[in-house]
Amino acid sequence: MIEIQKVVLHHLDLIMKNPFHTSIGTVHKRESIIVEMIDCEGIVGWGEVVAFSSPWYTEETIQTCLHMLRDYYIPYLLRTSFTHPEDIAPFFLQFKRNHMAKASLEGALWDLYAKKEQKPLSKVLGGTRQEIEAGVVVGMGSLPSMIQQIERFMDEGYKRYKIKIDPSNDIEIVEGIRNKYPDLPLMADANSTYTLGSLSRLQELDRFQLLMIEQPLSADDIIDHATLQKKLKTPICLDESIVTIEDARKAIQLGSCKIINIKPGRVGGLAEAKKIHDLCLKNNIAVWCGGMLETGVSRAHNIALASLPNFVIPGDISSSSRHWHEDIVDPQIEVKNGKIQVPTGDGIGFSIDRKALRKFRTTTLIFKK
Ligand SMILES: O=C(O)CCC(=O)C1=CC=C[C@@H](O)[C@@H]1C(=O)O
Ligand SMILES: [Mg+2]
Repeated sequence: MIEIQKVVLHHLDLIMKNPFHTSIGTVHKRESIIVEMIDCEGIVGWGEVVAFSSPWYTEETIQTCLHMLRDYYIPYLLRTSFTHPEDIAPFFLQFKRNHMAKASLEGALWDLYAKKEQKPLSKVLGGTRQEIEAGVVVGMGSLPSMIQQIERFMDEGYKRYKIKIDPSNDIEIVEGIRNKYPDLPLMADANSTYTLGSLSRLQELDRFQLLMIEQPLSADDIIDHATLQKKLKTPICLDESIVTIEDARKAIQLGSCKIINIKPGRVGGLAEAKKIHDLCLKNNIAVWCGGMLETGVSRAHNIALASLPNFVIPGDISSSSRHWHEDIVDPQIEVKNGKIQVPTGDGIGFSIDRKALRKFRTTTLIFKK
């Protein structure tokens, strides 16, 4: 039985190694909330709020998550006992969305549970891989600067390269990269910057053999993506459109995509992420694990999740050094020959570097039974 004694929220301010430009926002400083969950036996589970400081990716922010954690979720957690992390799902159902706040607590509960079971998180999730292939996101910029980044990442052996595109910055960039590296495993994330009106432009991208185009149309759309997929050779991958397993079911039924990017934060936690993985496996829809410019705590959860059998495409699970001069996990997450070893230690399999946690921390909130 898991009885939570104490929850500590560590509010961090991290400086990105390079500002992360996307078509819908630029992240220079990365706020984060690290959830430290301690049970009555002193076992500690770790989770992370992956929401950004402003609502440019989804409707959640660090502040909305703080509100939900402090005013709704943690008080319940401290007066309830759990036999399994999935026991928290019925409680969460009474609150609409706020998935990243839910996922931060549910993730810490999974880590704590796995530690109590003395098993790696990957194993308790049903993982089958001892190592996962790593993909990387190339920062937006001039073609020469993007080529330079790609060549640096090729030296690290990354297995998949993701660029950001929008209607003002797509064909030239993709063509330039393709001319230099015709066989590079390349994909593009549009972050909803196209409409069905951009059909001919999107069809022009078909000639570049992209692995996929991620979220071309609006974040709450499934129907227009189905219309678009019928007219594109390039597989559509959905990210922001898939918030629940019901969204995934509808997208599969309508043929809105051929690939799904699963992010535990976006879908409300690891249990929902696993359900979406299983549904996609049954329907021959490949999945990969997306990133949220997070610290190694959330990356560690993603590594465990990506060890499940249908994560057949390298995800945005790059090394700690991709975004950070110093990460808060020990050891740092390392990509070697394009792969990451799935930890065999209990839980997330990484320790927390408490010195680094203190260094980046701005405030600490403590909640006790
Ligand atoms: O975490 C990483 O290394 C990549 C993250 C990443 O590409 C994204 C995070 C959040 C919003 C977007 O910009 C993009 C995505 O949509 O996948
Ligand atoms: Mg995306």
